[in-house]
Amino acid sequence: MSHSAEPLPMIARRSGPLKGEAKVPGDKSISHRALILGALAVGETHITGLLEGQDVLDTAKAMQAFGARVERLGEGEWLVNGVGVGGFSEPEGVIDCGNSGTGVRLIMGAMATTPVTATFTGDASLSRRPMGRVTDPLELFGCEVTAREGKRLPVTIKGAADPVPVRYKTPVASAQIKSAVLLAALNAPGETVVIESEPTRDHTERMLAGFGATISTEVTDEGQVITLRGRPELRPQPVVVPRDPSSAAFPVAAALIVPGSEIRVPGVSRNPTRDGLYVTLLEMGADIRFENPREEGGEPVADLVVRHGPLKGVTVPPERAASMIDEFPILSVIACFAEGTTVMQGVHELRVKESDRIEAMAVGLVANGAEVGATDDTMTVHGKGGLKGGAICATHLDHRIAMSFLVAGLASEQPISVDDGSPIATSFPDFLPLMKGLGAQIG
Ligand SMILES: O=C(O)C1=C[C@@H](OP(=O)(O)O)[C@@H](O)[C@H](O)C1
Ligand SMILES: C=C(OP(=O)(O)O)C(=O)O
Repeated sequence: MSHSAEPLPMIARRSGPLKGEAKVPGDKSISHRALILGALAVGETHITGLLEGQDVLDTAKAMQAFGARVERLGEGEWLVNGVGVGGFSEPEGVIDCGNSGTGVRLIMGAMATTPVTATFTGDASLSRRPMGRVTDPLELFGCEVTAREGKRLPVTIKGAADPVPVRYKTPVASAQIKSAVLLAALNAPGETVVIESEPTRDHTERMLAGFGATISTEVTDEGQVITLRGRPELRPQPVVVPRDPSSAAFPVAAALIVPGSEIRVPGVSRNPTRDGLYVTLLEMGADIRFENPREEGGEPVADLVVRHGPLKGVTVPPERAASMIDEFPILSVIACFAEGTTVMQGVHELRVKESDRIEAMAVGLVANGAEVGATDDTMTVHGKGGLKGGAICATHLDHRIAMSFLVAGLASEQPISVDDGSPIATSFPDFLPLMKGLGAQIG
């Protein structure tokens, strides 16, 4: 649903030690994929631990519009009755993906090789984001695309009646581009190949293999070469969604910067393609233990035990960017509470997320007394072991910007406010009660 509610201002104040268990929600990337692959499988896919954030609910609604039966059985427990590869029917209305880049881009891929026509819209933030990165490779399969100027939403796609397979090298490191191409390839004959020079999150490949598709990944001089054989019959699999490492980052950061804190975050995905923040935090000297490592639903998970302690600035190399792309806003906050300079390299993609995240964080942190530098592709924070606070920050319809500044306010001298915390519901609907449960002064 597009965002139309009134802005919801929120404030966070310096808090005492945070203690307890933080059960963060299910992984957003895996939740979208479970609904989409469930809709493309023949029969019933049972999902547990699904994130019930607005982004994912919008994808569930879209799958219904394309003809799948999607049913909520209980908290995080969903059943999808799929129509099979190539079985999507033409939706009656416009597909509104709200705030979700993943939702809109993956669904465009999933329908582009089926002979139906669909129009996609989103909220003001999503309507600013580039769609050509996905519609360009989808056109190679034979679909027809019309878009607003600059290849923005609304976008209408007339799916290819006679699709052809594709060989495509992604121009930027993006799991959304890779996944859109792979989902389109499902209903193209023969083999489609996607090449990515930097590896990105691999949930689509893992889940496709789990649903019975023939898919392989080879590491070559060109990068990762992913090959998918088209027209499989996807077989429903139970999907157990692990807790989201990108959402876990917020209580983890809060525990690292609020003196005296010690929290436990159970069952968090430790997929290596998502682990960059945790690698970086260990380099900064963070006290994080990974307990009970195990496999759940085909993904490695562990329980995180996090304690407050001194942190030092580090340089995050560009080749790590993709594995922590959504965590740079909260890392820039943690970096303010470290001693020394943190340099984040290769982060240009942050400029085309729900907001320009380099600009949004730099402006808000400087207003709260931090020393921050930015170029097109880097962000630098000169950490002073603390933050003054006292300012109101603009969130620009961006959940991660809202949560980052609120976490900063828990450890700064003066409170920090955000102009609108409502976007938090897209990925972490229980953020406020969860943080309050740990002892955070937030509301
Ligand atoms: O594939 C996914 O689920 C996602 C991929 C990333 O986007 P890009 O593919 O644009 O890097 C990430 O920022 C987004 O939150 C989720
Ligand atoms: C970038 C994000 O999501 P999306 O691209 O799906 O809107 C995010 O969740 O940080």
